[in-house]
Amino acid sequence: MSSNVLIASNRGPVSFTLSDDGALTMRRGGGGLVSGLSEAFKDSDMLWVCAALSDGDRSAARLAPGGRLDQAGYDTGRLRMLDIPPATFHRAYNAVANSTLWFVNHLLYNTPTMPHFDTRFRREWASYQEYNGAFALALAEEAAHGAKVMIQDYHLTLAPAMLRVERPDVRIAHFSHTPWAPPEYFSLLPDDVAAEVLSGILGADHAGFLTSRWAAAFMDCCAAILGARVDRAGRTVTYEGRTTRVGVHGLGVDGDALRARAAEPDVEARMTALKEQVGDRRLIVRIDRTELSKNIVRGLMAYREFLADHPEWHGRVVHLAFAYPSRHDLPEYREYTAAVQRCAKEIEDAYATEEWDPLILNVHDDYPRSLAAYRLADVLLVNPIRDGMNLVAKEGPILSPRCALVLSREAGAATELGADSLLVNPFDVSGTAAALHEALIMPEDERAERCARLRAAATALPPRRWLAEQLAALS
Ligand SMILES: O=P(O)(O)OC[C@H]1O[C@H](O[C@H]2O[C@H](CO)[C@@H](O)[C@H](O)[C@H]2O)[C@H](O)[C@@H](O)[C@@H]1O
Ligand SMILES: O=c1ccn([C@@H]2O[C@H](COP(=O)(O)OP(=O)(O)O)[C@@H](O)[C@H]2O)c(=O)[nH]1
Repeated sequence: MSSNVLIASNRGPVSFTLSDDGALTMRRGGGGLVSGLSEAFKDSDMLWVCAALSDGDRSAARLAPGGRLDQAGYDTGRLRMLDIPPATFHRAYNAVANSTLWFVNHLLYNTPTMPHFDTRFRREWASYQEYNGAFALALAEEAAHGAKVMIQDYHLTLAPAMLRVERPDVRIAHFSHTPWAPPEYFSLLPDDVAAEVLSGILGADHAGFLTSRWAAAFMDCCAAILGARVDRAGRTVTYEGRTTRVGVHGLGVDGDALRARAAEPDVEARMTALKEQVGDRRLIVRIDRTELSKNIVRGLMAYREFLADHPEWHGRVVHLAFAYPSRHDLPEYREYTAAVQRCAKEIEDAYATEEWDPLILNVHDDYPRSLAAYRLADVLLVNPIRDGMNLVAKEGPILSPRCALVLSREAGAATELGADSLLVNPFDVSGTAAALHEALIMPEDERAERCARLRAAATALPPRRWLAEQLAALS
């Protein structure tokens, strides 16, 4: 019982790979939750509790005393990695969190065939409960009397209510980094599961969301599914005699820290290499996990349509698309990666010449190369079907002095960045192609002015202040 502030999330700030000779290599974790929380966590005395996600992580966690990686000599900050049995972890993370709750909140189901909730799902759900229980137990062990515990995301919806039972003295916040589905879609879930997810989060004192749209949908679900008393204007939900406050905290980026990282030698080296590849051509950049909701295939289709409509740009533009690996244990994600590669090949086959490569697709994880790409971007394409926030949309204008942003109206980031972006309907391929053209021909002074305003909006609530706001809400 030692920590006054604790963070809990599935993915932690680092992950490990295990080589054949048994050596462990530590690297930074990927994705927006880690980008944001790592910045808030840096140099603090908070304790971060996360899950071991891979064999490498499990080896590192087992070798560290009590899973405390910092006590095993790793430069991670105070970090406890939970060694959850692999089969339990697999069912909780892949089957329930990523194939069910992620799909529901991103409206990803192809409903004539999916989802179906059967006895197999019930086993998976039991593992999700067990996994949440393991977190609740670890947090109960680690929290000082009256501590503040910040539980993150859809992997851990049950942990707030479980922790409250174990430790009624602690203050609990839950934060959703995803969108939230409207009640008519959320109620695809079996009734008891939907109710357990909602009442699990309501075990917290404060439930945070990235935008008011997602917060409103959550409150609508609480009213419709639980019959909870909801004060929408006052943002409270009262259920079984307890009131949870609902907050909106639009996570932004620490501009100085990102600029400093992007000025490091590994990024500079990749910039030199990229410049050689691209020459003086204009650059359209996109950077995503290879994630179904990021809508990469329609983005490539839009680029293809733009090339078909605008032969005057042939030889003068390159699309650099980063689609780094994500959730490859799921067949849908492997198939999606293959679909992205097929679409890219079609573009290459149709348009590439000896002198000109119209598209460079990167399917490997190379964070420094992504930072180099931001710095060189003329246009940043961010077109998700639906996204909690999308930090890529915020990082681009911070690192490029002149990039025009083509942004999906369904990304949470559109709330803050919409006024200075070219907003698109993510399903409208032709509309996106037209926006790419508009972004390329935007006059220099206009793109610089818009980019400056985008930068200000992107840095309005940097991670430390985002976390401080929620800690204050618990006081
Ligand atoms: O941990 P993974 O399964 O590899 O997925 C990476 C993260 O994806 C999601 O990120 C979300 O959080 C961002 C920061 O708030 C937000 O900008 C973005 O819109 C979201 O998609 C997920 O919610 C995280 O838990 C994952 O770690
Ligand atoms: O190879 C890479 C390229 C980018 N990013 C970072 O991953 C985050 C993506 O966050 P976003 O909110 O856009 O989406 P998410 O992947 O979390 O859904 C951003 O901070 C990117 O800089 C990364 O971790 N690895």
